[in-house]
Amino acid sequence: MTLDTTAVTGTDVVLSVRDLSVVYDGADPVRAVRDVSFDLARGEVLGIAGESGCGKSTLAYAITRLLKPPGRVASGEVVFHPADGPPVDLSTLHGEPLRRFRWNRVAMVFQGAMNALNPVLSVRRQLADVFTAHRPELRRAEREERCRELLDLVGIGPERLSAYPHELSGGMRQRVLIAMAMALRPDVVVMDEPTTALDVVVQRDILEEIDRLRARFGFAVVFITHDLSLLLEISDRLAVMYGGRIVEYGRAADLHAAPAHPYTVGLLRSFPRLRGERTVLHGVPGSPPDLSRPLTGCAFTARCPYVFDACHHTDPSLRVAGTTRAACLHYDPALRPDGPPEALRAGRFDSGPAECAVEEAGGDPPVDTTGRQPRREAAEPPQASTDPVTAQAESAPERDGAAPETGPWPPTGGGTR
Ligand SMILES: Nc1ncnc2c1ncn2[C@@H]1O[C@H](COP(=O)(O)OP(=O)(O)OP(=O)(O)O)[C@@H](O)[C@H]1O
Repeated sequence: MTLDTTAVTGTDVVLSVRDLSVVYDGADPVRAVRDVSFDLARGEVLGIAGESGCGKSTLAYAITRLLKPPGRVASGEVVFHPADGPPVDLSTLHGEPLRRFRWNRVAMVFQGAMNALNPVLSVRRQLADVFTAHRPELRRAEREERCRELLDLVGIGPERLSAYPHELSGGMRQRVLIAMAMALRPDVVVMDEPTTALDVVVQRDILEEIDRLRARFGFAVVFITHDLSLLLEISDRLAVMYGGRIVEYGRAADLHAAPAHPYTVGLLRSFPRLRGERTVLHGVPGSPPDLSRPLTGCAFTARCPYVFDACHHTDPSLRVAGTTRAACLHYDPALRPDGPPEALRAGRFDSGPAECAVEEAGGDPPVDTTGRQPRREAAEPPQASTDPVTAQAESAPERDGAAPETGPWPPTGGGTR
């Protein structure tokens, strides 16, 4: 069990996740999420960062109850705290109550709008379906009015209501998905790589749109991406995942100014700075662990320049590490009475990595700095569903059970910033 150091104190919590573990069953079960705990405060943006295969999407599917076999929640709980009623343990919801919960309370925006939208239904029909499924009392004219309002919210003109997804740009499709997520005024919106496939200008517009909507409606956001620099900009707090666990957690500003975990240090120097001087970017040499193999000790051992004996046999829990919380034995006073090494404290990651790009603030996006690996496309086109929430989830990229891709890190492809 992890230390409960990710709890938000003195704040109004809307979602609490405790010791959540998810396994994909199979000949070699994959422990994709391991003992994850965090609180989401009402109205905040919690960023979840980490390279491909570290369990981000699995966590998103688990907290929205969209995980499908062979994935299953092996232990832990996710509790929703409505502003106006008793807490709801999500594992107790099934059937109609679960269907109602989704999108009324927690909505999802998945990556890859072309997969998530139904290609054979117009935008009008897909937006209206949300209301038909969840607000059946609305009359046809009221539904039409709500659909127009929704598109207007995300800056799309009403003439697009009759369009089909292939007639819209990638940015517009993603806006339609965001509009759908807003439809029932949820308390929480989980966004899994919502802007990854978009060019940098469209990405920025959409992030601004999300922020504007959040300020207006007050929902909390769990924003998942491999792109740490983007998260530093938009998040109130950040959780960095590695090997299925949260390895660092704290306020985004603290994590930026004084990262504690060696992986966060490595990750930070892999991304271009948003503003300021040109910087030389480095990768973190090595590959993430194979989560279908038993892990003894810290999952980052093989790539960590600060590894010491205990790391090979003790899997660290989150503990206070300066201004953040880090799952690193260097912050265990019993093992390291003098604290972490000076180089780690100074934010260095000295293991002779290769340079991979130089970036100038405000200049062109750099090449290959993101750690993103290509996502598997859904094998089948999405099917129409009576519940658009389920339809979107079902048409989200399939999880294929393949072992994580390995290779030098960051790998090539997908960088947008
Ligand atoms: N359906 C599945 N069956 C078996 N293993 C799976 C399945 N889906 C994902 N996994 C494994 O679970 C682990 C976590 O994957 P997940 O997709 O959650 O990571 P991620 O951080 O979101 O990566 P990405 O950014 O590439 O989506 C990986 O080892 C992956 O191979």
